[in-house]
Amino acid sequence: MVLNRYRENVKGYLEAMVRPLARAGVTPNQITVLGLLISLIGAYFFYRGEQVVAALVLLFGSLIDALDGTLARLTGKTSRFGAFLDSTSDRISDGAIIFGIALGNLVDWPAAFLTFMGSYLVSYERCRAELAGSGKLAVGIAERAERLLIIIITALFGRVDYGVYMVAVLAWITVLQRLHAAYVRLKD
Ligand SMILES: CC(C)CCC[C@@H](C)CCC[C@@H](C)CCC[C@@H](C)CCOC[C@@H](COP(=O)(O)O[C@@H]1[C@H](O)[C@H](OP(=O)(O)O)[C@@H](O)[C@H](O)[C@H]1O)OCC[C@H](C)CCC[C@H](C)CCC[C@H](C)CCCC(C)C
Ligand SMILES: Nc1ccn([C@@H]2O[C@H](COP(=O)(O)O)[C@@H](O)[C@H]2O)c(=O)n1
Ligand SMILES: [Mg+2]
Ligand SMILES: [Mg+2]
Repeated sequence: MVLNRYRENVKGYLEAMVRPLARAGVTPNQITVLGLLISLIGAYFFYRGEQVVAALVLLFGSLIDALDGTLARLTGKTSRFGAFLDSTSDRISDGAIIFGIALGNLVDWPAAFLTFMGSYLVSYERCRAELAGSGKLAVGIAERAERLLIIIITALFGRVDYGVYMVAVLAWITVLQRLHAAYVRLKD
């Protein structure tokens, strides 16, 4: 919710970045897949215990992640499958990052599991509520952009463990916020 508000502020820069891609005939789905691959590389560096490299790779990956939708809208190539592919790639990326962190022994498994479950629930609630007719349920203090940035910033300082604990707490608060928002919008 917090970062989402700044979407409009960065829109112009994102559009400037995708124009050359559009001219080169790159498709939004190709960008989505590229973003996912970069996330997987970031997760691999967490597994290797190289937190700063992982953070830089994920920073670059999150930029790519913000470009696919921009490219789709700019070229009139938005598609329902593209939206599905984007969200599915986001979930694979979220899971791989926390798995990499846990496999690299940077955080204990119970904390990793709680963070994983909280993050997935946040996204699931939005998907399920929107399917039930709530309208866009992009609410809560720890949407994906916030969760990702917390992981990236703490990893840059070599303390991704703090980031995981923070995301665990904030994601579960967001679960409750979305539960409440869905109740208000869907109760009758
Ligand atoms: C290292 C270098 C080579 C490169 C460096 C480049 C940097 C300058 C990078 C800047 C990146 C910046 C432009 C983008 C950052 C966004 C990133 C943190 C998160 C990626 O989000 C992608 C995007 C898509 O969101 P979408 O709504 O489509 O996705 C939905 C989401 O997955 C939902 O999950 P959930 O419900 O929330 O759990 C699903 O439910 C939906 O299905 C799914 O569709 O979002 C893009 C828009 C951003 C929100 C815009 C944020 C703008 C901020 C102002 C950017 C702030 C960047 C910082 C200043 C970077 C500095 C970091 C440094 C470490 C201090
Ligand atoms: N391969 C893709 C990716 C995205 N879209 C469209 O963009 C929307 C998401 O935009 P973001 O800026 O939030 O990434 C998504 O809902 C689709 O409409 C697409 O068509 N193809
Ligand atoms: Mg996207
Ligand atoms: Mg994405």
